[in-house]
Amino acid sequence: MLAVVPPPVTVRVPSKVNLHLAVGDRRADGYHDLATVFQSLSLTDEVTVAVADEPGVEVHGEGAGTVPTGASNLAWRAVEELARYAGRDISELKVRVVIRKGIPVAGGMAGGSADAAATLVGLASLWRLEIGRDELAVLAAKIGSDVPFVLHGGVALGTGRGEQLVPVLSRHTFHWVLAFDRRGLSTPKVYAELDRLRADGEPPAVGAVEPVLEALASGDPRQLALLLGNDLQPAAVSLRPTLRRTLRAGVQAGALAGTVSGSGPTCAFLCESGEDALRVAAELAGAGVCRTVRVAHGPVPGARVVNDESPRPTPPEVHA
Ligand SMILES: C[C@@](CO)(OP(=O)(O)O)[C@H](O)COP(=O)(O)OP(=O)(O)OC[C@H]1O[C@@H](n2ccc(N)nc2=O)[C@H](O)[C@@H]1O
Ligand SMILES: Nc1ncnc2c1ncn2[C@@H]1O[C@H](COP(=O)(O)OP(=O)(O)O)[C@@H](O)[C@H]1O
Repeated sequence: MLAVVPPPVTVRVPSKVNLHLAVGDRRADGYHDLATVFQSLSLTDEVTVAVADEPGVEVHGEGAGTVPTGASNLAWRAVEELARYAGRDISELKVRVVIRKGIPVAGGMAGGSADAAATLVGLASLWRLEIGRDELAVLAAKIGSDVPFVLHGGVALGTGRGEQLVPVLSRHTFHWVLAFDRRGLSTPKVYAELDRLRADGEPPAVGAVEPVLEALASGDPRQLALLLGNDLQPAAVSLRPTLRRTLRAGVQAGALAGTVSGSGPTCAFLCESGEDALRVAAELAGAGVCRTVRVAHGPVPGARVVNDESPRPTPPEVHA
């Protein structure tokens, strides 16, 4: 008798920007305690998981050539975590993961984490596992600090390594322009650079998180713009000094404010409206300070199955 092969499952997953990122001292385990406010963005990756005789990972799209396709791909780490949970033999996994990247690689927007979160959701559906979002979040945290947030989506306050989440009330759709840099930045190197800057002096640090939460509840982008802050920004700028010019150019182009996204080097510019974001994107693209400019909005939902094959919302892209 022929076994019935389940159809492939496709999952869309958001990127993130840290609206507020307060970094504590380096802990004994090498991580830093964080207090961060994440917002998910409409710049997405899509991941399809399928039963296949040839297991592995395929990567297409934005920066695909620089992404590992072997066991170190975060999506494959997710396959292995879920297989362990389900009691499946890791050496016998007949799963193919196809990633279509829209999120820049090593860009500070949680692209690899997004693919891991999408793989957890897709494979749980493909294998018809009885597993809730809370259990998926536990597996997500084992793969990386940012994975639980992109699984969850929306807006959340992250503490611990960034993996402990509390949802945050947010009343507005916020509009962003994203400036991709020509090369990525390594997250551990940026944290290490912050440690070095702190050993040598006192790099600027963000204020309290409460006003950011109030601005999100009010839904006023002007109020939020005044409060964007990232302790990793001085470290990212120290490693990539051209980011100073990019940050200036976004504000000169009409954004309310700009910030380095997470560990960078992507710069995220908050705009008053969707129309403003398109104007700022066009002007920033002409300034020649970055590789590519995109517009995006947030918050959006976390990783979710999109098997209906509804057309993918492709954000306008402007090449610099
Ligand atoms: C900086 C942030 C801000 O949201 O995002 P990205 O810019 O990478 O997207 C995150 O903290 C990145 O999270 P993620 O990329 O999942 O990092 P992980 O894989 O867990 O850790 C990679 C390395 O980053 C450093 N790390 C990460 C998280 C943390 N709270 N403290 C750290 O010091 C450690 O050196 C760790 O070995
Ligand atoms: N699926 C994946 N997509 C992107 N990068 C991945 C993936 N799996 C592993 N990586 C590795 O993780 C590193 C960080 O990637 P990424 O998550 O995109 O950046 P960031 O941590 O800045 O948000 C990359 O340099 C890449 O080598």
